[in-house]
Amino acid sequence: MNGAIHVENAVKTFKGDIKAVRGVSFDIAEGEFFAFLGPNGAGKSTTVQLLTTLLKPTSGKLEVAGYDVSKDPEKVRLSIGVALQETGIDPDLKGRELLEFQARLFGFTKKEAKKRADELLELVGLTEDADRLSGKYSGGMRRRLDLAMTLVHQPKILFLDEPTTGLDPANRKAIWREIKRLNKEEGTTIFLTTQYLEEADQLADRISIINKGQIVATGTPAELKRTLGLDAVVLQFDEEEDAVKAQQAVASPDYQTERVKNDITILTENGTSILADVIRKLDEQNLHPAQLNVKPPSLDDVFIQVTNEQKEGDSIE
Ligand SMILES: Nc1ncnc2c1ncn2[C@@H]1O[C@H](COP(=O)(O)OP(=O)(O)OP(=O)(O)O)[C@@H](O)[C@H]1O
Repeated sequence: MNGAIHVENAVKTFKGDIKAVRGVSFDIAEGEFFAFLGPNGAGKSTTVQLLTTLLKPTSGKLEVAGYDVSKDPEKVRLSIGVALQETGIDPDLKGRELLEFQARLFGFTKKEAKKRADELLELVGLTEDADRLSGKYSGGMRRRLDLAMTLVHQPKILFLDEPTTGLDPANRKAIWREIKRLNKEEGTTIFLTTQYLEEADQLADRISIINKGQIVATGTPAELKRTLGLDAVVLQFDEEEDAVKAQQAVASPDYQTERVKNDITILTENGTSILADVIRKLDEQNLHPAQLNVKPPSLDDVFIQVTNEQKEGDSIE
């Protein structure tokens, strides 16, 4: 058993010819932290469900931990931990009971199950609340319990489908710390889907962006920002009239300028390299911005660019 994932031309078509996943291919190495980003309805959850054997692919080859999801679904299930968007926690059981029950399902003896439950409660910071009914837990506590449940059998690969949606910043950071630790210290391969770009930026070794069932960009967060994002040079004027004149003064075929009221934004590959020229042009017209900033691209810019502009079938690798 290994902790890698191999996907080749995966297709999932639902009844009514709904093409949720349209020929997706990617490889995830053992121990890698991989994030899958995409707007609503892009095909993230469907891909997770294919990889976790909850759905059957229409076509394509999907291997998880060295096992084919169609031929060896049982072996795949034993190799993975899955935390889906909806937690399936029974509200009438206590946190500790749920973990012990889960451990028994995986073949632990009563004594082993108790020990494992204690370890996991400690790990996710729920020791003090272990004997409360899980139905009375807060959203953040339920997510932590759900994460602990997925870890009972020490899976090599962890699938986390939007694990922090709806959590407050403190709880979100607590989950981040835990999954980061699992990845770094235990070498667990992580497949994370998220709508929070900051989450992917902070945690992932590599990101794929999916849009309309197809992967439109793949790379490390830094690579994506470097190759797809543009610097923004922002000039702010006290008077709108000056901003109008400034936009004409700095106009160039080399870059794009936009004006919103008193602010001009210049989008360019390398903001600092055009600064001297921009200031000289403004000086010649006796125009002086109140503020001038160069902003490097963010993952948000990349995301918006590839999900809005990427034509179907194009792929940036
Ligand atoms: N069981 C199903 N039957 C029919 N269509 C489905 C089914 N599940 C998903 N779809 C459709 O497949 C497409 C992809 O959905 P999916 O849930 O994979 O997107 P997602 O990227 O996870 O979105 P979100 O961020 O909103 O969770 C959508 O058009 C969705 O309506």
